[in-house]
Amino acid sequence: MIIATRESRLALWQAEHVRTLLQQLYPSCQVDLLGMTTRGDQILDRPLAKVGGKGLFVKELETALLEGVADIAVHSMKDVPMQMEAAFTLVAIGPREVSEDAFISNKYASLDELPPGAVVGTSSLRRESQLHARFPYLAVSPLRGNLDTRLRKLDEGQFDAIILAAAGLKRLGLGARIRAVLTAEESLPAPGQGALGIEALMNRPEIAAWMAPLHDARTAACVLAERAMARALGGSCDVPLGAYAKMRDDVIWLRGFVATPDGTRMTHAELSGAMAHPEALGQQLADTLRGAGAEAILASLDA
Ligand SMILES: NCc1[nH]cc(CCC(=O)O)c1CC(=O)O
Repeated sequence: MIIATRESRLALWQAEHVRTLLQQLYPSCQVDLLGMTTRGDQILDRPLAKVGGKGLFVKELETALLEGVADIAVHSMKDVPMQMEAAFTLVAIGPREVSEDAFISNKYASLDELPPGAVVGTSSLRRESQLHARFPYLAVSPLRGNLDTRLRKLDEGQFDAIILAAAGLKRLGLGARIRAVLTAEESLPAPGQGALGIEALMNRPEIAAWMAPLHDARTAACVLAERAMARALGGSCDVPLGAYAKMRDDVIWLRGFVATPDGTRMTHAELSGAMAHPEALGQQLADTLRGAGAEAILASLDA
């Protein structure tokens, strides 16, 4: 069994994690990692939304699957395009421990403490729009690169604070850098944030069977609902949107928003629905958002 992975420290941690789980499940099976660089890792001087979006982080890994040099690819679900090509499928979505964004700063303990004109680093339109909406007096400045690069740029003094996913920091043992975990009200996460996904070829059903023990049905229902909402709104990372679902009993509670990058227009909505039909719920929330103002926001983004 060969696992294709990107070579960032976080991607390698995640692939190693899956390897460890597989080795525990199937002790007689040899599991190896195949590290690869993607275009998303190489192009670091522009926001992702400007260079082709999330697909940039998965394409090379998918090619490895097609060519048979790897059997599965491990991804952060957040990096997987909403619309996957027909040859590929997600065979497992793992449990997510933390889905929230985190506030990181060497000078301030929370977003509320930042003074007017303070510079917050992020290249995510989702984070940018939410920051502008709540804190119109802050400046938002682009920040790309892997987690270590982003933290280094903060430490060099290029920013007063940065926003990162709490999950990535915790996985790399960098949880101590988190000054505050942002609630869903403060920063609604990206679809799939905090969850790992395992991708394989559709025409290798045996892989799905082997990966079944790594699948967490409750997390998967949440992530599928979040992704269905974003897909129905045509969003990947070129649209400022967030989607976050939680399970209570066997009911999915799904929240979403769509905004303009400057945060001056923002539409929020929330719905609940059966765990058995996550994608219908995501679609329904997208329709609700469109009716409540997102349609006009999306039209203004296209212009
Ligand atoms: N956008 C890149 C990316 N993809 C996944 C994570 C973090 C881990 C996760 O969400 O599972 C990050 C870093 C970040 O947004 O701070």
